[in-house]
Amino acid sequence: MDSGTMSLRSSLEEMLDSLRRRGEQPKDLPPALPARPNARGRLPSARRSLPVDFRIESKTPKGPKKKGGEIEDWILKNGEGAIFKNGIFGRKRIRAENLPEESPYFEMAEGNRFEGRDEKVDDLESQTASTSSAGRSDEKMKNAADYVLKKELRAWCWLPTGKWELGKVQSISGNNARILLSDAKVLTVAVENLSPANPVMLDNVDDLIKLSYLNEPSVLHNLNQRYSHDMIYTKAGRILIAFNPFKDIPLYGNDYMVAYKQKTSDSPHVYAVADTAFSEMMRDGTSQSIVISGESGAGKTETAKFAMQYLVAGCGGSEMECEILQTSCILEAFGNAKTCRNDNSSRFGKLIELHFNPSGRICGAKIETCKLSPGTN
Ligand SMILES: Nc1ncnc2c1ncn2[C@@H]1O[C@H](COP(=O)(O)OP(=O)(O)OP(=O)(O)O)[C@@H](O)[C@H]1O
Repeated sequence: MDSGTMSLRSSLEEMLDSLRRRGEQPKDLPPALPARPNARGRLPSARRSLPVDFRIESKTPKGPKKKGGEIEDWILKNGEGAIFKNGIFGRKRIRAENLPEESPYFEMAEGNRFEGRDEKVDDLESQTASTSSAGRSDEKMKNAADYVLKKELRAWCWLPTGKWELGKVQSISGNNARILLSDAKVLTVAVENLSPANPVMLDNVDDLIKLSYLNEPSVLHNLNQRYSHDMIYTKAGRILIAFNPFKDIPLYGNDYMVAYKQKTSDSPHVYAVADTAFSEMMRDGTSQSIVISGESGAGKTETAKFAMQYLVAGCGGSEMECEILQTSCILEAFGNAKTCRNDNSSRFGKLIELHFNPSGRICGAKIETCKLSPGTN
């Protein structure tokens, strides 16, 4: 999560933009998704610059008037000028050549795209010369500051203690932001140590792709919240994230299997993964794979057993199907050992094949084992 200044600045920029756009939508709609380079279809049509300075006294950028690339460099170095002319509610913005890769999109003014460097600089200079436009910018900057304060923008702060802490943005000045933490402390942190936080309405979402901001603290926060409520399964698109609860949780058994079979439950669950694999096998007539991975003690063996239970139960639970389930006891008796991470650690890898006939009944199984590579925990 070591991000450069520009990268985090860009994230905050997205946060501000998202909140700004949320303010324009009906209140019960979720906030707009941030720009994601790989999902062009979901990109907003325009992005807004980050207000790195909310000072509103000055009317024009201080410093020498320069030409061409020098001006752009000067503006990028001196946030004041850039903000003053290109604040989040301004019409035209500078295209920064060194914007981070995660934000390959440059700003489009309404009906006016900045295609060339000279055009941009000219535009900036003409704006600088205009006192009336400066007055408007003054007002816009004040609105921007008011907006951030009024909306109580939430952000994750990377603290020197090595922890992420959730806080509300009080103000942003230059490269620093004042953040109000939950314990009422106010911290001044560098903007590069901030990551945008998701709105409260996205707490506990069962699929990580529903999060507006998929940064590390947001993902960890969501998983932690779910885990603390015994919701050990979370989706990340088609991937299922499973946490080991280290206790019995009433999430398994016949009633749950029936619910997933009849599709009356769509909560993330290993049964749902097994059900999807079975349904797609029957629909397409092709083999399906479920890959279960994780560190030692993560719960892979148990998860594999739950998946097999589901598949076997769906076939009626004949004698052969029960025998397949019981193989794991024999394998564990010979191949498991107590380690510092897991009292019942499988000291071998497993490839389990279940064979189904065209009517969806289990007609055979094959289990291959392999040695763990040296040094495996
Ligand atoms: N879903 C679960 N519900 C309750 N307990 C669980 C669950 N998953 C795992 N556990 C507990 O955690 C222990 C370790 O899980 P498991 O043996 O499946 O881990 P593993 O990832 O296969 O580890 P290794 O790679 O060392 O074999 C289990 O013996 C069980 O006590």
